Amino acid sequence: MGNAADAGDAALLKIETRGAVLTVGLNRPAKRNALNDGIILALRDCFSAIPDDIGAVVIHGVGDHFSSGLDLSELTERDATEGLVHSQMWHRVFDRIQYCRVPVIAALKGAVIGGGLELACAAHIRVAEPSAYFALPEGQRGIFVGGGGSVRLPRLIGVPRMADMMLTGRVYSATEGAAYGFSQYLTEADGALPKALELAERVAANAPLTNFAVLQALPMIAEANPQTGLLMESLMATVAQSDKEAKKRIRAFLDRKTAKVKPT
Ligand SMILES: COc1cc(/C=C/C(=O)SCCNC(=O)CCNC(=O)[C@H](O)C(C)(C)COP(=O)(O)OP(=O)(O)OC[C@H]2O[C@@H](n3cnc4c(N)ncnc43)[C@H](O)[C@@H]2OP(=O)(O)O)ccc1O
Repeated sequence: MGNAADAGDAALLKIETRGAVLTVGLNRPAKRNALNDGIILALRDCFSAIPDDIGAVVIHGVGDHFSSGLDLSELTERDATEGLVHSQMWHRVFDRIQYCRVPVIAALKGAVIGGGLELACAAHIRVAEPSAYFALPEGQRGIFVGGGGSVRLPRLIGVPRMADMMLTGRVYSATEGAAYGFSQYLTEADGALPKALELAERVAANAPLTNFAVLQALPMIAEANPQTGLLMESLMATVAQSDKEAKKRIRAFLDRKTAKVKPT
């Protein structure tokens, strides 16, 4: 990969602000949004500088696909040492997405393949439309996942299904992706981006401390032993409910100034 100090190619992302929501479009449609060094470094730059007034991010693909994965043309000359550096750079960039200050929602359509699937795994919510399909063709290419997929994806779909994807390279449909716990939402045709934006507006309106707790504490609590997890939960709950934002929101409900919980 280019030097880690290199700047990413900003043109490879289409970044827009819609109120409190930042939309980040992978912008190499002619190459089906294949992830080259320029786009990975641009993602790093983008997720290193989320403006303070942004409350959620939607990541999507410009054109008909989310991403066709690693740009294979960059792999042909790479030796093992370069491969290790490259994979660890991807890990750092995808970690930056997973540990982002605000929720990240992936809107998925068309190809969600290899490294593109690994990128989607780093988001907190995945919304897919019927055109989306998921595959890990690394086996067919003689390689192994290198963008954190072997850590994140089995936690979503389980090791046996992950092993099936990696060994067979079979294409999983959008319906399967939702049924197996990869995507939390399955929309109608062309519905992924609108639904992702709707969800982003909704989560951006949460108290910042609630989102912080869900993004930073929940994954650790869920993986901790039960005693540690319960202690962490109590501490997080105490901090959140002591915050003036929580007091304000609870008062608003008790004074009937805010909406009731109702089915959508
Ligand atoms: C970081 O460390 C790592 C990372 C990884 C990650 C590994 C992977 O991601 S493996 C998966 C690699 N991806 C693929 O094998 C998919 C290949 N693409 C396709 O199968 C198809 O292009 C398609 C996505 C199904 C779309 O088909 P279609 O709409 O018909 O478009 P095409 O005509 O095929 O393509 C148009 C154009 O785009 C080029 N292109 C598409 N995908 C890629 C790609 N992944 N890399 C490079 N280029 C791509 C295609 O060649 C065409 O180019 P033209 O110049 O001919 O127009 C592993 C290990 C690590 O350490």
